[in-house]
Amino acid sequence: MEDQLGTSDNDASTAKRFRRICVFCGSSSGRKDVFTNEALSLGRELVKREIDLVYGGGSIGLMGQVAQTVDSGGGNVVGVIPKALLGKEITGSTVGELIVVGDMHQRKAEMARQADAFIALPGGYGTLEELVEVITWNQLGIHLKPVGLLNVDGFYDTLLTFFDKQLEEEFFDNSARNIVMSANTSSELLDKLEAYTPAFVAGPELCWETDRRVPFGYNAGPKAGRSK
Ligand SMILES: C/C(=C\CNc1ncnc2c1ncn2[C@@H]1O[C@H](COP(=O)(O)O)[C@@H](O)[C@H]1O)CO
Repeated sequence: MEDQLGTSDNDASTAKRFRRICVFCGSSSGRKDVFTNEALSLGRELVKREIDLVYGGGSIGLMGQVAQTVDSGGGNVVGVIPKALLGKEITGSTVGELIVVGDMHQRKAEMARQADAFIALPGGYGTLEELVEVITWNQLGIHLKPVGLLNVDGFYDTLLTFFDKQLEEEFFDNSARNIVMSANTSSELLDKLEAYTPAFVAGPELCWETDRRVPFGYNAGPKAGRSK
């Protein structure tokens, strides 16, 4: 069953929780081999669990490594890239299906629509921007999908500490802090994401694509809303 935005209804009663996961990660590979190793490991884990990949469409950095691993393992890969970045983020051939969109916002909206959950590997400003945007979309009730940080070699320790500081200083509550999960390994993180239950009660929420007030994502009832 699909909701009004075409998002699959992956509720907890289905055998497989996630059909497709969106991975945000660096267009560079970073300084340490461990970043690449964990990108490859995530790709293998997605293949093992028969979860498809949606990502930014680039062939470079950790982005390219995750995509190539999923593709070579027989998984389905969808890349979403703005036309203006084709020359910058794709060198040589790409894998899977490539959707070319008009701008960055369309890219993020399309990736979010296609995915049942989000994972951020290490990366730069772009990765951080994409990550925080999907967290805030969940907070606003635009989607109900879990967000996970793959905390490779403590890469996200300081960001997680900052999120805790924001909670402590009461800029958001526990339900908002709990949107973001983290783990040191792909396997552990996927297990946590699969166990995630959004804290929702009745009440309308936002939709940024239309004037509808219905969030998209699994477990999304027509009157779902965030609890306090
Ligand atoms: C909405 C607009 C800009 C917001 N910035 C970005 N939005 C989406 N994706 C972005 C943005 N900036 C960079 N990226 C992509 O992130 C990927 C990883 O980048 P990193 O810096 O190496 O972590 C890469 O694909 C970037 O294209 C403008 O309207």
